[in-house]
Amino acid sequence: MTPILAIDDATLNYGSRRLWSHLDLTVRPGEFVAVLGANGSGKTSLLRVLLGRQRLTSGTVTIAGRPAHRGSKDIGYVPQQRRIDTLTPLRARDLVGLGLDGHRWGLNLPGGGRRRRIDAVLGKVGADAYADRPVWLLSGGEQQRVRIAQALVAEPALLLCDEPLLSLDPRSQQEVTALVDERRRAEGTAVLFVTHEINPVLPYADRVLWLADGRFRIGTVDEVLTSEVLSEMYRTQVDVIRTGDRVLVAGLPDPAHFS
Ligand SMILES: Nc1ncnc2c1ncn2[C@@H]1O[C@H](COP(=O)(O)OP(=O)(O)OP(=O)(O)O)[C@@H](O)[C@H]1O
Repeated sequence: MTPILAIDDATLNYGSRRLWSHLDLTVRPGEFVAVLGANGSGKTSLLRVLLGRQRLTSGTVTIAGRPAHRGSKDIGYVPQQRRIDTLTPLRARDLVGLGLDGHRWGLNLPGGGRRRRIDAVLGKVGADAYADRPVWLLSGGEQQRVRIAQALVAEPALLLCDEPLLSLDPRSQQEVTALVDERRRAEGTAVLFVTHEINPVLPYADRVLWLADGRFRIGTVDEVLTSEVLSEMYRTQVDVIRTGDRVLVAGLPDPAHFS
């Protein structure tokens, strides 16, 4: 199967600081890749590279066979964001519409197609009940569903989610992750899912990319989430403890940010 994303021997430096180097990653349609790592390890920067907003120091990235570039129609993006608290007049359906026509209002697909597309995607993410409500009135979990709908409305082949579980309660985290999983299974959308919440993604992640101190590991959950692998990456003793279907990582230099 042709990969939707191919990262080949990629290195990213900011000045003299190396975020990661010689990164190779190929993602197939429908694959769910969790991107984990401490604060500042370069997860968002990786997404920025894929979005064409950050140049690699060396190496290449192709998306659907073409070099990464700004405004790619192949990518849906859920940026890292907290609650929408301002008194924005936007309704949920308006926010989703921005995923079709950006900030240019009023693009009409023929025959009311625009509205149908928006309604369909709102239905798919289970947000139809609050489609006409102002977004700032929605709960964190509801807002996140709407943001995902916005990222999916143009039917991208690759979905990039940056911390979509941030400040959600455990139940909403579970629901949002399941929603993304449903999409990739139904439509073959490939997913890169940046998160500090390990447990909600465990049931879904086909592979994990773990970034740490300029190093990285890619593999299945069982291959990467081991005491040996993480201890080696962080150059300190890290313990991975499995209890039932949950995993606990102890001893990380940045423990507050993983659960
Ligand atoms: N344009 C830039 N120029 C220089 N340094 C940058 C730039 N963008 C990010 N950085 C730095 O690079 C490091 C990695 O940032 P990045 O946002 O990619 O990390 P992250 O893994 O997503 O972190 P977090 O989990 O906190 O969101 C940080 O220390 C950040 O300050």
